[in-house]
Amino acid sequence: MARWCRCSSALSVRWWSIRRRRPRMFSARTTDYWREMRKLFVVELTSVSRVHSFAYARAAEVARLVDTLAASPPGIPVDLSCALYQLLDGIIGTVAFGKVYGAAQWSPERAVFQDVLSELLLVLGSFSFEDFFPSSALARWADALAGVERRRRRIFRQVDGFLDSVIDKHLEPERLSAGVQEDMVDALNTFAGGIDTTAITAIWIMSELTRNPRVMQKAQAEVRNTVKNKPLVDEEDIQNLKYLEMIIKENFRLHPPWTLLVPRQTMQPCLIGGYNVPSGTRVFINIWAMGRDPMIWDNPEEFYPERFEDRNIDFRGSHFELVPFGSGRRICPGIAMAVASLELVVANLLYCFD
Ligand code: HEM
Repeated sequence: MARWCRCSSALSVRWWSIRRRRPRMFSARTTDYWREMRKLFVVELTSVSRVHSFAYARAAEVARLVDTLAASPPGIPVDLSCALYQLLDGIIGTVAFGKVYGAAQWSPERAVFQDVLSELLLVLGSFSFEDFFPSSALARWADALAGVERRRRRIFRQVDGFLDSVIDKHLEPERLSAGVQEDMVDALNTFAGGIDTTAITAIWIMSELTRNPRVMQKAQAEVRNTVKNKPLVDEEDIQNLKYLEMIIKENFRLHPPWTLLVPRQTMQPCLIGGYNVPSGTRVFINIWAMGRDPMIWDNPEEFYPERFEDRNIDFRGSHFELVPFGSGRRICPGIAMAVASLELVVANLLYCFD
């Protein structure tokens, strides 16, 4: 349990769980363990060929979404947030757990897991005394009194239970003998951080487009002029959609899903902006505020993708004014996967629907 308290990254829960099941796979030292985990994850997720090899999952889920929306009766509102959440759950779930994730016999576990995930992210984003006073017994006591500790334990057990069933399903003899294509569980069982973040981003993009008709029309014109005589936009078309790329950047500026990034702790004393920061200090980076800082951005509250036309700013960690995926050694390894999914789904929604 101490591990959970010290590192509030959603993913650490999962990794802890795997470690318990496979104790000999990792070194006893936490840093070695994290380094190994990250290496595995990066190899499995970020290489261009790996992301490309999962194009089938993205294409299948986007086609399913378009069919579902097209089949809904005209004039009746649809819950796009729910549909986008399911889409991302389907994509990342298939990538992580294989095609079995979409199978009907998994529906009950998936439904429960989605609820647990939402609660997990709520807990991560909510106030905890221990975040502000990491080594204080009093803070732990206050958290216990406020019920934070109990809630964490419950979520932890539920997530653990879900992962146990995932691992068990992967160890089923029929699956092994059927020569099923290897997925990420076979290398590493961690993915949930990717579903919510990507779904929330897709939902924000569609919300911003809806409330900015000018941007919506321009984006729609771009995709419809670029892609012609095809039922759906495919991944090869995406590289020509420059305005869509700017929309995604603009959205990350205003609506980064991890508003304070993931908490980190200083390993040695350092001096930042004239302040002495002792070692062991818990550090939050408020990228939500940075994205709205008038010293950095003109009219920061306005959703204006064109601001990126003449500014060579990317979100992959080298331009510190826009770091929705973090930066440096612990930058999110899921960037390529997230961006590929976002671009494909938004382009198809713009192409297929008004
Ligand atoms: C819009 C989508 C996403 C956003 C904004 C996002 C953002 C982040 C951020 C801010 C971090 C912490 C980086 C730091 O501390 O410097 C992180 C870590 C991580 N993300 Fe993502 N992420 C997204 C999608 C994904 C996806 C799709 C996956 C995988 C399927 C993923 C897997 C991970 C993992 C494994 C880590 C932990 C890395 C480590 O601690 O070394 N993320 N993400």
